[in-house]
Amino acid sequence: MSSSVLQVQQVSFRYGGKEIFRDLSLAIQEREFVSIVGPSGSGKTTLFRLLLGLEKPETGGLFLGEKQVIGAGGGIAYVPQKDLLIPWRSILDNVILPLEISGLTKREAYANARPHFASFGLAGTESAYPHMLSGGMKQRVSFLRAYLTGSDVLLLDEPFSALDAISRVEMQDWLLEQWVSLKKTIILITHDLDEALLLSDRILVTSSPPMKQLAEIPVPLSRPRTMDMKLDDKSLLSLKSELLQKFRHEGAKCDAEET
Ligand SMILES: Nc1ncnc2c1ncn2[C@@H]1O[C@H](COP(=O)(O)OP(=O)(O)OP(=O)(O)O)[C@@H](O)[C@H]1O
Repeated sequence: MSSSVLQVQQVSFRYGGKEIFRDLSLAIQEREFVSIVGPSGSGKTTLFRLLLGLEKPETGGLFLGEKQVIGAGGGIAYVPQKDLLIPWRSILDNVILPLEISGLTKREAYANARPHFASFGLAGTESAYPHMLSGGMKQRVSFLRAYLTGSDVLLLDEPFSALDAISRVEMQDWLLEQWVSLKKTIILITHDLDEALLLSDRILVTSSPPMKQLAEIPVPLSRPRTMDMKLDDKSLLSLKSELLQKFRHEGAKCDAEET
C-alpha cells in the first residue's frame, strides 16, 4: 500500500433527500498539499465535515492512517474561513484553547504555545485582543491554534478569502513556508485558481452532486515555489486554462441542478 494518510473509501452521503456523494473514494498522501476547487454547492465543505467526523457517511468509511474517523478532534484540525477567535480572550488565550480542552493546565498550555508565536509571525501579540489584529494576523492565530492541536492533517476552508489582495498574496507565501517547515498534510478549499496552482501538489475538482469522483490535476511545478513562477510559467498558464474549463463546466451543471 502507499503512504496515504487520509482515505475516503466508497463514501455515500446525503442531506435528507439530497444526495451529495455516491461511492466517493480518494486518498491523500502524507505531507501532500492538495487543493479542492469546484463550484458553490458541490460538496467541498461537506467533505471536510465528514473528515472531521461532524457528519456520518451513509455507507463507506473515512480513515486517518489505519483509524476510522469517528467524532470530532481525532488528529485532523480545521482552519475555517472566518477566524472564529473569541473577542474577549487575549491572543495567547485564544490559541491555547485546544490545549486546555485536551486537559493541560493554563501554565502548561502557555509554555507550549509561546515558543511558536515568532515562527507564526505573531511575536508581541500574546496579550493583544483579536480586534487589534489585521485580517492576515487573525488567520495566522487561527492557523497556530489548529497547529497546536498536534494534528498531522490540516483542513483549510478558504482561509484567505476575506483578505485584501496584498494580504492574501503575503499569506499564500507564508503558508508555503509553513507547509515546508511544519511538515504537515494540508487540504485547502479555495475558489482562487492561482492560489491552488501556486500551493498544491495536486488539485481536486469537485462536480455537481451526487459526486462519484473528483477530477484530479497534478501540478508539475518544482519546489520551492515563488510568486514569480505564478506569473511567468507557461505550463502554469495552460494548467490554469484546463482548470478553468473544468470549473466552468461543473459550475454550469451545478447551476442547472439548483434551478
Ligand atoms: N446542513 C445541511 N442540510 C441540508 N443541505 C445542506 C446542508 N449543508 C449543505 N447542504 C447542501 O449540500 C450541498 C453541498 O454543500 P457544501 O456546503 O458542502 O458545498 P460547497 O461546495 O462547500 O459550497 P461553497 O463553495 O458555496 O461553500 C449544497 O447544495 C448545500 O445547499
